[in-house]
Amino acid sequence: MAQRRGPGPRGLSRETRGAAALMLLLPATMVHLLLVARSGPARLLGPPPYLPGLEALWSPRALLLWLTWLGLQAALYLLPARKVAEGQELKDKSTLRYPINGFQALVLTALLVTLGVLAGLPLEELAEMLLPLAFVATLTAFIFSLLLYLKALLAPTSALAPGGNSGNPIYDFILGRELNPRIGSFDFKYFCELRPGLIGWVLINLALLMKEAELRGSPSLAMWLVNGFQLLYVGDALWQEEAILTTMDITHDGFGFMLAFGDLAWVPFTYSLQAQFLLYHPQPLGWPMASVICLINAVGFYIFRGANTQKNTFRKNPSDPRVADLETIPTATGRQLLVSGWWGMVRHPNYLGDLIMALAWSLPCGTSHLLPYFYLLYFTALLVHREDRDERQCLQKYGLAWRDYCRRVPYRIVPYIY
Ligand SMILES: NC(=O)C1=CN([C@@H]2O[C@H](COP(=O)(O)OP(=O)(O)OC[C@H]3O[C@@H](n4cnc5c(N)ncnc54)[C@H](OP(=O)(O)O)[C@@H]3O)[C@@H](O)[C@H]2O)C=CC1
Ligand SMILES: CC(C)CCC[C@@H](C)[C@H]1CC=C2C3=C(CC[C@@]21C)[C@@]1(C)CC[C@H](O)C(C)(C)[C@@H]1CC3
Repeated sequence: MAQRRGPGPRGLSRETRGAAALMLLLPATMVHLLLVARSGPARLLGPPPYLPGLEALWSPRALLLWLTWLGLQAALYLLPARKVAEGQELKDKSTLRYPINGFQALVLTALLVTLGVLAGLPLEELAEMLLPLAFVATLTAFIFSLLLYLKALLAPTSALAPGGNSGNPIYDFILGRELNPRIGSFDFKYFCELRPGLIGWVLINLALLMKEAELRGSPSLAMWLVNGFQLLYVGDALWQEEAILTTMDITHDGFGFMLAFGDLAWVPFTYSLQAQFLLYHPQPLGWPMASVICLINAVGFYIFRGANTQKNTFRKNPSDPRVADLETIPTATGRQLLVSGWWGMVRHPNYLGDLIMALAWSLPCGTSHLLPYFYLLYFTALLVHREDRDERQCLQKYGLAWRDYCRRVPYRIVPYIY
């Protein structure tokens, strides 16, 4: 997501035009990927096999299903939580409280889906409904962000995201004005970031696995691996739910179209691309290669989880025995920066682990097509942009101490390469 800037002296700034173009380009890319994944040649860079008319995109059944799904996840969010966590301190020195019951929502959803399937619910039919479902999810994200924009017009300045009041309505609509839009204790950004999209992603994967079993008698090893790896990723995100409270999305970014579309449509319908590809393009995969891929995923997960846990533990309590021995750099803000352990290897070790996992999710799809590697390519671009944005913020926050950190840990994501 781009850095916020105000309008230029003559109408829309370059950034605004870029952001507005993204608003059209991203849903178009998602539809392209959905169409191409089920086409014979599956060419990422080729034209789509056909241009879908409104009758292929719009389905009242898909709308009903999608609204039921959102309603179910909202109801699970409102259930009593095992813990209520406090977020970071806000501009007005207050803190917000967040229910920690995401993993519980995943387990309850799994239970409900299992009961449904045992009672005859044709879950595999979802595989045929991805296009209209993605369309209604995009429509919902658009309407929802419009409502959020209007709501934010009434919010006090202290409730706005840094830069959420650029004065340019298009920019603010896309990147979001309010930092933590809520009704009562229901936090929309926190809810959307972890529930309907992430859990929806594993549900779509499961539906594709069941559809493959229906078509070919049993799911392929490649499909099992993709399902298993991505379930681990989502399960981990929900198990470690509290850690999201210190990510940029929650502490810094407004909740506008970009994040609403990303959370509700982009994640479930494009992150499931490998499973979609495998359904229509079965790939042979033997156990030796599968074991190597599992090892790559395990290494990625180990780095990703190790780095994220080390930073979260340190930020919560620097004298925690698990991190107390690590070398640090003091900063003028009173906070310290880790300069040994994972954060002494590269400046964004968690991104490195995430990227290694992204590779492991594509490898089961073989090397005959570029399409299943879309996630890896997109994700590399996203993380390089994110890392650049984060480093600018850290330089502003920590000044000389950040420069010292960059000198002592010269590589950003990949040791000795980048
Ligand atoms: N699957 C997906 O689509 C996506 C996944 N992700 C993943 O989400 C996770 C969170 O990412 P993100 O929010 O971008 O950023 P990080 O979790 O990496 O947080 C960055 C912040 O960490 C703190 N920090 C940086 N360096 C140090 C250090 N040396 N010592 C201590 N603290 C430090 C700084 O904040 P401060 O000092 O204020 O604490 C900095 O702003 C990552 O694992 C990423 O891979 C992200 C985007 C998309
Ligand atoms: C539509 C745009 C091109 C991009 C939108 C970006 C969003 C899809 C991502 C921004 C940050 C995200 C995070 C996760 C999912 C993707 C989005 C929403 C995350 C929840 C995935 C699981 C991880 O364990 C995490 C660390 C909790 C992630 C947090 C950031």
